[in-house]
Amino acid sequence: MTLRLEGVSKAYGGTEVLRDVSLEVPRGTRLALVGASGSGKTTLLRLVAGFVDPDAGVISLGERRLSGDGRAVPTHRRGIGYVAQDGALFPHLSVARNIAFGLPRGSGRAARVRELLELASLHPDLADRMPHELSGGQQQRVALARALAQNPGVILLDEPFSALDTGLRSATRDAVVDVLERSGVTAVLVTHDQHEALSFGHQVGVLVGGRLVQSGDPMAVYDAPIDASVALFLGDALVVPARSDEKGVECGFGRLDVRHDLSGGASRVRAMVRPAQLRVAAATHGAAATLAPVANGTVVAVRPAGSTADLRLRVGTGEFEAELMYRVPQHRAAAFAPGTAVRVIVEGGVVLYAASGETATTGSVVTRVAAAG
Ligand SMILES: Nc1ncnc2c1ncn2[C@@H]1O[C@H](COP(=O)(O)OP(=O)(O)OP(=O)(O)O)[C@@H](O)[C@H]1O
Repeated sequence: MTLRLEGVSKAYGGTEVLRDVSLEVPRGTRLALVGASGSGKTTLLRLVAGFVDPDAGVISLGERRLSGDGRAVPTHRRGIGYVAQDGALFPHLSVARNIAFGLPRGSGRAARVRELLELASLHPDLADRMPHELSGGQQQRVALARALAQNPGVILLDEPFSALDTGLRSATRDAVVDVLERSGVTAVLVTHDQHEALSFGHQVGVLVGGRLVQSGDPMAVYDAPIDASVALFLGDALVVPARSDEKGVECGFGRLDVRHDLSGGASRVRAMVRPAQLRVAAATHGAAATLAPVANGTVVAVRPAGSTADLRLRVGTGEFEAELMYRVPQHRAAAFAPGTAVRVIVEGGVVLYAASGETATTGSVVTRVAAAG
């Protein structure tokens, strides 16, 4: 079913935790809500689940109003499935009984449990295991199967992968997305992991200080974040000082194309570049001659890190001087000793922001960069 929030606000003890949040998750689609710790993500899920009531605004599921205008449908009548961070399985019940919990007694119960095990890609032999006999990833899939058992109108997933280690985490995430896709249920995931948020579904929403500052198609939001802080939140980015005029934009990388101009027409701007847009070669390398147009730079430092090495590069001069990190495979690092002259190009144009009113960069500082190859 379609989940809708209109103008939802919530405060605790006078402190506003969510402010005027409106969003829509169309039936059968998935929304990932991402935000820093304390931005209000869990509170939003708790409002939808009915664990707490909003101070203002309306929450509805399909045609039903769940809260707003003094109404509050109790949690157990909302038709909502909730998967918590640790799965919250009943430790004293087997997998089958966890999944069947809440299903009406009767002949169809066992068949439904088998169906849900299959849906969650869990082997039927796991049905009689106890939760502590499962891996973390399996536990999360049981929790999902349990949440799906009653055909909820929407599934809420509150950082369900955060307790899993890296390998299991991505495998479980893929399995869960697959289950959600096949069951066709509307879903909302809360996460602070950018990769998870961008790969989960049809929409990503970014919460900053209780406000939904941007939402939409994940690639569109990644491509044109509304400001530098959202850009940095969704992935590695270089944000460098730049000047914009009718001829284009100039920064430490030289004159560049503009992909999205979100500067409001300012002349002093900042240009945002994703590391994957960069190509770097030592100036003496044959390939450097094919890089055009180029910016000249210098290797300032090299930091080996296992199979890769992080190069600290300086490009541009004066007001446009910028430092950036660029990651190369370890076996290529020898060509980039400190002091080496390099050529850098930026492919695909930049996103422009006004220089004032934002905090992500000052002068030549460039943050959180990790480029591949
Ligand atoms: N029951 C409560 N009483 C008082 N303050 C609360 C309560 N629940 C949450 N808060 C506050 O509301 C703010 C948002 O909390 P919330 O848990 O929604 O954030 P979050 O984005 O989910 O954070 P995290 O990623 O750390 O889980 C925090 O400042 C938190 O301290």
